[in-house]
Amino acid sequence: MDMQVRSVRVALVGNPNSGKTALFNALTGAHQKVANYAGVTVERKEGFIRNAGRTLSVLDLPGTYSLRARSPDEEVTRDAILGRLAGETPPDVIAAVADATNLRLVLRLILELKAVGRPMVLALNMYDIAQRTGLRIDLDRLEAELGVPIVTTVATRKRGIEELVAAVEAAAASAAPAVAGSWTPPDAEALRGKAAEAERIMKACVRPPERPDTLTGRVDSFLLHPVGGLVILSAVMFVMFQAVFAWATPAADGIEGLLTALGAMVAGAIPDGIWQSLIVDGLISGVGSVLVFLPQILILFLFIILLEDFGYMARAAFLLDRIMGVAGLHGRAFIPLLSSVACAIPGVMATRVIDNRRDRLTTILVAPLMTCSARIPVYTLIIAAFIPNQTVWGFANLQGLVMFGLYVAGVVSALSVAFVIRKLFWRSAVEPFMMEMPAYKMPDLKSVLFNLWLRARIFLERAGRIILPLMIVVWALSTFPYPPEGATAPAIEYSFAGMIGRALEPLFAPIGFNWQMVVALVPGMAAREVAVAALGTVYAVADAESATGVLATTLAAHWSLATGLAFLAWYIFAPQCVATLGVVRRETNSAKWMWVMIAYMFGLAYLAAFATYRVAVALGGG
Ligand SMILES: Nc1nc2c(ncn2[C@@H]2O[C@H](COP(=O)(O)OP(=O)(O)OP(=O)(O)O)[C@@H](O)[C@H]2O)c(=O)[nH]1
Ligand SMILES: [Mg+2]
Repeated sequence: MDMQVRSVRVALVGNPNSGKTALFNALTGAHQKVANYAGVTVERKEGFIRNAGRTLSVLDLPGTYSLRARSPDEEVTRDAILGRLAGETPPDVIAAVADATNLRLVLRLILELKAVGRPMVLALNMYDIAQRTGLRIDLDRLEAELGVPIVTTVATRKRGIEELVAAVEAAAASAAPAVAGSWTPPDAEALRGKAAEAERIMKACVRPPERPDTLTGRVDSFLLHPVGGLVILSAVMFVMFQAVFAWATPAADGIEGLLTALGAMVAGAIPDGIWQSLIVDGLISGVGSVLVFLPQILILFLFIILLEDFGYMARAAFLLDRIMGVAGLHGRAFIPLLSSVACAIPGVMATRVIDNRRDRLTTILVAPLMTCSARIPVYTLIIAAFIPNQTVWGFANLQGLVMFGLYVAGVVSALSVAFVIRKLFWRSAVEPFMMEMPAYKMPDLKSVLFNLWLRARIFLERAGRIILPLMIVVWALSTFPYPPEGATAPAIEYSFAGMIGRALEPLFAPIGFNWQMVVALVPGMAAREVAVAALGTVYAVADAESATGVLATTLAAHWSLATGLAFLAWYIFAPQCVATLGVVRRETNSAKWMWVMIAYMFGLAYLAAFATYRVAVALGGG
């Protein structure tokens, strides 16, 4: 038997926003999410490094200020360090990660970590910023005071990575095998002692820059101004949604043209019949009607990624804290709600940073009301069909304005539902906002582009994995059975889809939905944008003309304005995403809250669509 070399396990531990995940990515080549605010990582993630024939396992962990964990994400970190997670031993080496420009709080954490008794190394990260600002750290003295080897790193530039690996290997070699120690959480007394010790080390080893960097402070005096700050925030949002429409249109038109040409080509190449119908009506019309929204999604994410990296999002959280507090939301609910703008799944996961169980549950229940990116195809389609592309007030594009309004509607409904939950079910004091403001950082072009590419990949993968197979099903249901001899109505009305649509139609007639929409809503439970694809397929099967046309034009011809607006209202609320429901169930450990969410969201969706439809009809939009 050859010698089995046990792989070394190292855990990255440090304050939030100190660059642990950036280091993890640099070490392992992974692409975990990195952003310039606290609370990005909420799960443990493992990656591997091959180094001289050995494997090093690296754990990325949520940031924490103390091992006396309070919120679920901090518990993950504590349990990982202590080896309490099921089937895991403690890490062989703890790599403490410190933001070199912000050492005060991390020194106390390092003293706490030392008490755990594992071998340690310290990565002084963001060393580039420390040097640029003229911060002076006496590395030898710090090493001696802490009794821990120090490596300086710049995670985003991959500097100091090899040195860090070498230091970890050396620490592991000198260590006894991991045993679960008898760690007890430090009491307040012990923590005060450690804080005083940290303060002493800080004074002894760190000299602040002679000319401190005042840029962040100066910029903040504008961006965090109680009135001016909110004006700037609104302006940023306004520009963002204008851009989503203005910049995306040429690209979206291009994709649209390509797909139309492709459809015509395939229709010419394959003889009329079932295969032509499957490919042209089912796949190109169905999946294609979602693909055209890729440019919109990428532009929105470009804004979000830039704002996150720059460090603006934590400021937005600060500005909106008062409003969120009035709604009864915890200050730390901002980041989960912000994450939900991409997708409610990471949003629900991000609630782990909230320590109070009820505050966390409230945030989970309202997170899916935020406008996720899967709603973009639905919203954009209906806007393109029913809202004229015109300029209002001399400078604003009306379509962009309506999109902005839909996002605001998502935020307002999330705040309102949170308010009602707090008022009706659990009253308690609202926790004040507590998040360190990150220093502003210039976004790195390469990582911005890479993150954008990741977004595009997620979108395309969903189209391939979820939408494509579902469209084959929708196409089959809309095609079979064939109409009987001598039938007069369009063939699709005799199909299974026609039957399902007709059966459910009475339920949806009061809110102005026709049977084609009902047919689209059923597979649309899987994910919101599936409904758009399903509409594409259903209308393409029903009518050869629209198979090669633009879906928005088809809808404008078949639906009334009132119906279009009711559909938008429905989508602000409807919980049409099984994956989100699954995550809610997992994160709340109960099916109960998932059902509560399904019931209240469908209820609101129906009410909102009903009211919208009736008002629009009364105003002449029927
Ligand atoms: N200039 C500079 N920026 C860095 C460095 N390391 C990380 N960053 C940036 O710092 C921010 C935070 O990095 P993350 O890796 O997300 O921090 P984290 O410690 O994982 O944060 P949490 O998951 O919230 O605990 C990001 O904007 C990174 O791009 C560095 O060495 N130099
Ligand atoms: Mg992280």
